[in-house]
Amino acid sequence: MIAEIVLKICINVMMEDKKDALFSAPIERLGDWTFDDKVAEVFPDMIKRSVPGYSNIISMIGMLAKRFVKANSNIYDLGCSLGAATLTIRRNIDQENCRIYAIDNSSAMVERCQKHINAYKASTPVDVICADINDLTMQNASMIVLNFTLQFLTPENRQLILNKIYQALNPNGILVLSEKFSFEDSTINELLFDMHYDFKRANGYSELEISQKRSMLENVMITDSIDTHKLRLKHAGFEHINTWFQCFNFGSIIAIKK
Ligand SMILES: C[S@@+](CC[C@H](N)C(=O)[O-])C[C@H]1O[C@@H](n2cnc3c(N)ncnc32)[C@H](O)[C@@H]1O
Ligand SMILES: O=C(O)C(=O)C[C@]1(C(=O)O)C=C[C@@H](O)C=C1
Repeated sequence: MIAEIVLKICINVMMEDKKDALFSAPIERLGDWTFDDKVAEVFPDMIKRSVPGYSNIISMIGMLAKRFVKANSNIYDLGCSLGAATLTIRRNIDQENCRIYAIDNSSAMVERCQKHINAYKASTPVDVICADINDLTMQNASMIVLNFTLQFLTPENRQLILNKIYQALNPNGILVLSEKFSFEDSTINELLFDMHYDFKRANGYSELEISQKRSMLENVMITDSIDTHKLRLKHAGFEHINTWFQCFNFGSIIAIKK
């Protein structure tokens, strides 16, 4: 119990939230969004203030790990950023002979992620790898996490990686797929996107910050509907698929292999 509290304090200190003010002043030429050093530096604050339910999803990935991770298997955290999902998985599992692979193609993220992982001792080894998840070979997996990562892949690569994930999972293995969603019903779409902007305003972001970030993300983050995600997962082979969390236009789907 005491060890757990100390661990939580350490994690908060390590993941100390430097305030995101990256887009608070006008930027003359807004380029496309990248996960560069500046973004990596403020990422814990940015993602918590930008994604409704992010902290809940991270905690609950830990709960899912406790239930689904099996001894002698691999866990993959695809697009791991600073390793929040990896850390919660590692804290929640005690099965023998498991290995977590935390993969991201941003060197700024991977360098920081490795430091966070090194900061705590735990029995499950973690390999932090700087790589494109499209090029990855995965195998013998009991759990795979795509926590707000698939939306940054090209639409063509989305089906390909889900196919690979299904093949890499063992029977009763789980994929956790969290995404920003779009909605076919335009009234609902507008409402939930507006509610998300209200959420950002309530978390201290200005109209300028919201609009500059939105235009930077426009070409690189393409959202799909929940139905499109479910269809892709079905196409990949998943037998059990359901949304388990949603807040406005953000949410998470679980897909389980029979
Ligand atoms: C929104 S962040 C993910 C947040 C993280 N999963 C978490 O739970 O805190 C998206 C991440 O995906 C990474 N990414 C995007 N495309 C990628 C690719 N093709 N291969 C590897 N990583 C990728 C980005 O560098 C970024 O760190
Ligand atoms: O749509 C937004 O405003 C977002 O900030 C979304 C989002 C995401 O879902 O990944 C985009 C980039 C940042 O990594 C954090 C959050």
